[in-house]
Order: sequence, then C-alpha cells, then structure tokens
Amino acid sequence: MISAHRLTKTYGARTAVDAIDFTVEPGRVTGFLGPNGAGKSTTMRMVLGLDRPTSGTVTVNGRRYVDSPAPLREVGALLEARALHPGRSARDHLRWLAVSNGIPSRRVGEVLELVGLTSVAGQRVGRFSLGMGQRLGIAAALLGDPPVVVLDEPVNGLDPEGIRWVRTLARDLAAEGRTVFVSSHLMSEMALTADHLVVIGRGRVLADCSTAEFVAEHAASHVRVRSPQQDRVVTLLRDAGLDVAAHGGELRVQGPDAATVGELVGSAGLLLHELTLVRSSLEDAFMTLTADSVEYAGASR
Ligand SMILES: Nc1ncnc2c1ncn2[C@@H]1O[C@H](COP(=O)(O)OP(=O)(O)OP(=O)(O)O)[C@@H](O)[C@H]1O
Repeated sequence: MISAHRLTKTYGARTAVDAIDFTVEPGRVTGFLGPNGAGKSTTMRMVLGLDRPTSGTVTVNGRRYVDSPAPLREVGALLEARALHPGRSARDHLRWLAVSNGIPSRRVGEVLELVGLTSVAGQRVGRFSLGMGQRLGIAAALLGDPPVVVLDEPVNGLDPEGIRWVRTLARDLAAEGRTVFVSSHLMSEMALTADHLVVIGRGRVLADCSTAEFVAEHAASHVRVRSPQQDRVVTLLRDAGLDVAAHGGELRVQGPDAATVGELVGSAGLLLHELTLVRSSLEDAFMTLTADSVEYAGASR
C-alpha cells in the first residue's frame, strides 16, 4: 500500500504538489489522473524517493522507499525519460539491474518473456522503438517481483495493441494482489484500466473515488427523444416535471432514465421514433473537472 499524507513539493515559488492525501490499496489498479503539469510525475518521484517532499510524507508498505533494504523487490517503477545505456542489449541491461539488486539472473528471462521481448533481447536498446523501450522499462519494474508497481504514463507512445497489453498487465498484477499505481492524462484509457481514481489538478486532489462512482457522478447523461408528435411530447414531459429542451428535431430530457420517459410517452398513447440514453464522454467529464487547473490551455478554448 502507498500512503501520502499532506505531501507537498515546492520548486521556488511554484507549488507542484500541494498537501495531498491519498492511499493506493493493494488488489486493484489505482489510476492517477491529471492534465499536464498537474503534479503526477513529481508525486511519483517522491513515492520512489527520487525527490524529497518539501513537507508531508509518503510511505510504501509503512516505510519510506529510501529506507527499504531491497527497493526493487518492494516497488517496481516505470518512470518517464528512463536513462538507458544505448549500446547495451536489453538482456544485459536487465542482468546488470538484477545483479546490482541481488536478484537471481534467471528472473531476467522470465520478465523478458512476460513483456514479449525475448526475440529481441540481444539487440542494442539504442535501436529500440518507443514501444519496445516501454516494454523494457516494464520488464525492469517487474524484475524484483515487487508487491507494489508504479507506472508513470506507461501507454505513452504505444500503439493500440501495446496499450491493450499494458491495460491487461496492470489488471493482472492487481488481480495477483499487488498494489498498482498508474498515471495518465487520458481519462478514457484510465476508465478502462483503473478500479479506483485519484484525480489531481495544480497539485491538489480533485477526486478520489472508484471509477464507477466517477462515471456516475461526472459523466452527465440525458435521454434523447424523437417523436412525430414533438409538441405534445414536450407538454407531456414538462407537465410531469421534467426538464426538456428542443434541439431541432430532437428533445433532450435531463435527469430520468430512458424507461421513465418511454413509459410516460407510451401511456399517453404518443408515438416515439427514438429513445436513447446519451452519456457525455468521460473525457468531457475529466476536462470539465480539471478545466480550472490546466496549466497550458490552448487559445481556442
Ligand atoms: N525540477 C523542477 N523544477 C521546477 N519546476 C518543476 C520541476 N519538476 C516539475 N516542476 C513543475 O511542477 C509542476 C508539476 O509537474 P509534474 O511533471 O509533476 O506534472 P505532471 O502531472 O507529471 O505533468 P506531465 O504529464 O506533463 O508530466 C509543473 O508546473 C512543473 O513545471
């Protein structure tokens, strides 16, 4: 489990992470979401002891990462901009990591297999594509068979097959009982991967809830109705106390589910040509939630 308590990081006058509290529980994937510059990488670096908190604490399984006697066996991490020796092969890179962390070298073959790099294990990593580099980073993260896995933007630069692979891997690791903490700026991707979400903007926690709760609360919905007797339907629904707006040939009814609207219209003997529950996309919900905390917003908004 990862536990942050009033975790804060300032760089000069800029507060990158502002007294945040959150926990990342084992057995589920926790998505760490926020727009660019929200403080995700800074937070993850503090989890891993690569940055010192200005104040507050963050612990992994009850102690600071730097106090762990065998960090790679405790926490596996994929960070952005991973420094690799370009002339080294993937296998040698992992062997070097294993040896320097007291991990048996047979584990190298296992993780290469796990991430699908066995056939290119002898190639120099300097020639790896972005996706292969990400897979190698994930192999390194899993080398110590750690109970806690931290992945910073693991799907960046991956093709759809690679994205699906990371999603399945994260879910499998969580199903094995591990603590899995994955950052992303893509709401729709996280909705498919994460069981729980911690959303941050400008260094503050904006939401900390299950993905299902987030969807129910933030992805607004309405019922789209088309009828050749539109005016009568509008009157009927308004008389029933519903919020109805006409948009050209369609009606948007806020609030109720499609069944409620259908039953009202049907019991009045009116005709329906369409009755659809429309959810606004999660990406829209995320943009709305974080709108005030986007650091570099496009001028066209
Ligand atoms: N070493 C540093 N010195 C000064 N400012 C920094 C440093 N590292 C991060 N920041 C600032 O802290 C804020 C949070 O950055 P961080 O990289 O943690 O965000 P992020 O959510 O990971 O964003 P991204 O998705 O763009 O990586 C930003 O405003 C960034 O400019």
